[in-house]
Amino acid sequence: MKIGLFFGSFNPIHLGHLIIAETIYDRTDLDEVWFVVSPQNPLKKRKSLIHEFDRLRMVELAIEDNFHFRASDVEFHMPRPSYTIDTLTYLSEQYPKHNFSIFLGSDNLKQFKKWKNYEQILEHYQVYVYPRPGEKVDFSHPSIIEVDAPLLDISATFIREAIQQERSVRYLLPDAVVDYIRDKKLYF
Ligand SMILES: Nc1ncnc2c1ncn2[C@@H]1O[C@H](COP(=O)(O)OP(=O)(O)OP(=O)(O)O)[C@@H](O)[C@H]1O
Ligand SMILES: O=C(O)c1ccc[n+]([C@@H]2O[C@H](COP(=O)([O-])O)[C@@H](O)[C@H]2O)c1
Repeated sequence: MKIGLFFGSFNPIHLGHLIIAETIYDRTDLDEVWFVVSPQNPLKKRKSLIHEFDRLRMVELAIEDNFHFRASDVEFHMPRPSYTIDTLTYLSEQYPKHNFSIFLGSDNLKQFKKWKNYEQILEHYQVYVYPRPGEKVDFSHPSIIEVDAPLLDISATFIREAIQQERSVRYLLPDAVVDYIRDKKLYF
């Protein structure tokens, strides 16, 4: 099986993430996309980072009608912060018959050389890069594939700020996620 791993804080998951995952899935021969919820990005320290169980639950709600998407809590059981190479190594050992690749937004590619053992990631895994407004890709490598797709000017930061200011976030997130955030009073 060919699995595309979409690592993220998903604080919260938004329609941008879903469009990226569906677009890459559609244009490749991947069998599944796994959304890997990272408890702690090594390069981001945020007060507004809500509990990983809530972020995972929102991912589950967002993808429940898509049979080729799965949510993964694998990093919940691993040391913090969440280093992608460690998770890739663990998953490759756990699932020796699967072939894993990863998805990145171009903002993350910009700082990719700061990632732990990034050369090892490029040596062993294909990296699909989705363009992001204002984040030009100037990193070329045989393992990096740039996806030619519409720019999506939507971010979790914008959504968190909108919620805090009591502005509508309808249509930026799946309805079930909007309801979950409202019911649990998240990001207020
Ligand atoms: N609109 C977007 N276009 C392209 N890539 C995106 C977009 N939104 C998120 N991504 C990518 O999805 C992955 C997970 O992103 P993340 O959960 O941090 O969302 P975010 O919107 O960037 O959050 P925040 O605003 O809190 O930094 C990262 O690789 C990120 O680059
Ligand atoms: O492995 C690293 O050194 C590393 C450095 C920065 C980010 N990452 C991972 O990249 C993913 C995207 O992070 P984020 O916060 O932009 O959603 C998330 O899974 C992080 O753990 C990983």
